[in-house]
Amino acid sequence: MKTKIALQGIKGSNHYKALTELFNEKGVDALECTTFQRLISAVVTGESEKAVMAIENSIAGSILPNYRLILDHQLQITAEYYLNISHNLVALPGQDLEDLVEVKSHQMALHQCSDFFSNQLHINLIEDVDTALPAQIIAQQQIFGVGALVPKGTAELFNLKVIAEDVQNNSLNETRFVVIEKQANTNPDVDKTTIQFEIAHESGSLAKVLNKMAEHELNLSKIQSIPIPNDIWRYAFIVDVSFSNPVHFQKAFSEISKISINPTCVGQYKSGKS
Ligand SMILES: O=C(O)C(=O)C[C@]1(C(=O)O)C=C[C@@H](O)C=C1
Repeated sequence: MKTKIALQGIKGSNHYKALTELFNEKGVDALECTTFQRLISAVVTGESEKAVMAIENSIAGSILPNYRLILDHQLQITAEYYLNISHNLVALPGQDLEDLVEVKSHQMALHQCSDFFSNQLHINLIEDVDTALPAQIIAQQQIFGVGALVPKGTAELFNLKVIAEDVQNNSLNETRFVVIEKQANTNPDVDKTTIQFEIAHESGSLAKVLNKMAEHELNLSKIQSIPIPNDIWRYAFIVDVSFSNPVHFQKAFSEISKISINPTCVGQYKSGKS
């Protein structure tokens, strides 16, 4: 039986690429969702067993609403995957850059290509649900004057022309995807974890938590603050740490739990390769 996995976007999107590189495509029944909220609901209701969701990009930064969705629904990160992202500007054949008046793509993709478009003031940038859907619609409805920003290979999928290749601000462009599930990863072969905690509004309280991590040899790779919606101007912290021995993490987490508020383990997993 195939595993049902939710993704944001359709075949030809970066999410689809990440999904097929993480899992064997033949064993997967992909549930294409138009929003991240829909993807999370699919996991919460059991409609899909897992979801693949972008969480941050090396140029455009963290997708904070996605952290909030994971936390609010008490879901777990069970894997991570770094995907190299390149964006090609595509449109119906027979057109060049000067023929385009609009380019449609995912908000994060448009951010990643801001330098290129700052020199193309005749083009209006329009946010869409993902990178592939506007390309599919342009092809199906034969829409001239409108382009899409898509991953490599997607132009061929929809018989579109590549007008400009690799238009992202930096050639080193990666998106970190996470796999989301209801249950925590029970595989003992883990070396990374994501935790969330709040702290008292007192001098040194964050430093005390970070010191505990250092004492137990945890290697911090990311710290992200995120607003607490019903507590105005207060923040929770989301921290990614890697470790060589899970016991180090367990000891650190138990000590951090005593000096922080609402400490939660948001997932344990094997660190992905960037
Ligand atoms: O639209 C896509 O292709 C997606 O998979 C979405 C998404 C994102 O959510 O960040 C994924 C990777 C890229 O960073 C740009 C867009």
